[in-house]
Amino acid sequence: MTSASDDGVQVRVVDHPLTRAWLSILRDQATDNTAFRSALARLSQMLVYEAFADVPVDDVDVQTPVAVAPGVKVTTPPLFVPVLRAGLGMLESALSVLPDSRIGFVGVGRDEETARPVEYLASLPADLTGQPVYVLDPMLATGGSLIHTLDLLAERGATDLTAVCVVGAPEGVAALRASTHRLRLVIGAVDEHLNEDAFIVPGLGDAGDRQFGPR
Ligand SMILES: O=P(O)(O)OC[C@H]1O[C@H](OP(=O)(O)OP(=O)(O)O)[C@H](O)[C@@H]1O
Ligand SMILES: O=c1cc[nH]c(=O)[nH]1
Ligand SMILES: [Mg+2]
Repeated sequence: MTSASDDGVQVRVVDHPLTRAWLSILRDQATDNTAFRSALARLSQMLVYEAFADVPVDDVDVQTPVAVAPGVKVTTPPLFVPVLRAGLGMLESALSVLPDSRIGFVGVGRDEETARPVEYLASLPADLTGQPVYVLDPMLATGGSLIHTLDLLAERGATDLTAVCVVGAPEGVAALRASTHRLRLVIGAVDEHLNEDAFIVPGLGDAGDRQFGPR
């Protein structure tokens, strides 16, 4: 399902039996750290693949052992930006789909009292003019961390923005729509709501802790 709207946020929920099956493993509280990382990697590969469904390509001729075949290559390799920590678990999958990409890093952790993002790392190219950017973060809860990341990217001139997430809350999608950013959001599921601790319900818990342990 894809929804475009005047606010400039285009949401694509990737709903496929295999994405639902991997997401079910992520949601299961019995899934341990190792199995969680593995399932996140496999689901991320599918989501990233979908995120590139409309990527611009150039025509190229390819010499096969038999004849010349028409082929394509991606016009501008992307910059992937995993949002630490949890987004790190999506990076290898993204690179497996597009190995000649660039990588930037943003580190934000939510303040446990306020749920507001606290930045501890921004390692990004200074000029992102003309550079397609794909932000990787499994969770979109209040939207604060993603909007903070989009702010950093926009300050550097990025306008071609895509976020790839695993699970979101309607509140996070609404916050994106209320922001000034124009972007595509490719996501595995949009759940019911946030609870009083700003966790996604039913969600999958803390995606960072479930990969790496408590911070
Ligand atoms: O939409 P929001 O309300 O901002 O919440 C989403 C953020 O929360 C999680 O990170 P967290 O702060 O838990 O850091 P971690 O990845 O280091 O665990 C998640 O990976 C997002 O970055
Ligand atoms: O449900 C949530 C909300 C924020 N961050 C997470 O990892 N999970
Ligand atoms: Mg976390």
